[in-house]
Amino acid sequence: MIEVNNLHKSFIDKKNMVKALDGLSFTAKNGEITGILGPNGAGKTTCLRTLYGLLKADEGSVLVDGINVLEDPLAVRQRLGIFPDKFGLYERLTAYEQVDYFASLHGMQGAKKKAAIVQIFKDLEMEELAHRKTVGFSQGQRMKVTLAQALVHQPKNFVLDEPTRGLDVMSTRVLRNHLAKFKEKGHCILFSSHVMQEVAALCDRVIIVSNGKLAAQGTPQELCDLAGEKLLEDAFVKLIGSDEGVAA
Ligand SMILES: Nc1ncnc2c1ncn2[C@@H]1O[C@H](COP(=O)(O)OP(=O)(O)OP(=O)(O)O)[C@@H](O)[C@H]1O
Repeated sequence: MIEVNNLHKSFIDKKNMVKALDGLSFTAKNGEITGILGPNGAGKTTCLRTLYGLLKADEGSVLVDGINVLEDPLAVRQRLGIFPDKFGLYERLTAYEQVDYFASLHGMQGAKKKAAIVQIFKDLEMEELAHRKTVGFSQGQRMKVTLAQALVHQPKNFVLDEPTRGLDVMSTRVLRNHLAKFKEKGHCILFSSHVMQEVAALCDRVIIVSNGKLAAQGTPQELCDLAGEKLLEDAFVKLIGSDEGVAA
């Protein structure tokens, strides 16, 4: 479970202050897929980076399975699988070596580590990629390696920043299927997107963020009811107050 409490974060950009997060609070529960939806610049990535411990909030806290990210960042990382907004691969390594490296960073070793790597390659149906260097991999193959490195340590929580960006239909389906399986196991999934259809298709709960604040939250049906709209897309636009920066 991931709990975000009253997060504030500002940046100084060319002497101007940009308020990226302005008191954002929400909870992403176990056994559910929670989507953070918001227009460009709403604060989604800043929120996720604060959650991984990459950024320090000016105010507020993030708890992962009850552990405060500032108090015990290593314990939080053990519990988090991270699929970042920009993923780079070490192209001189094979896919196996890349995943092995991340497993080692999480403190895995020996036979246990090897078994976990073999299992994740099997789960993601990517065994044939294992011993190829990742240079020249397609976007979908790169996505699979990134998923494998995020999940090899079997975290209970999985956080993804705009995961389907740049993926074709097949790769998007692979990713969605994997998220559904992860959810069935009772894990917590939190992902950000500004693609409404993706959020509508995947999420049990939706957190709508606008200007660094919570604009609304609920199931897709609850959000429609709240906005008095039949279509989720119309509800989103109404709740955000604009359709700027939101993709259909
Ligand atoms: N390192 C930084 N320095 C200055 N401003 C920043 C920095 N990171 C984020 N911001 C600003 O904070 C605000 C929120 O940005 P953020 O990337 O969190 O939004 P987002 O919802 O993820 O947007 P997008 O959908 O476009 O990725 C924006 O105004 C952005 O320009």
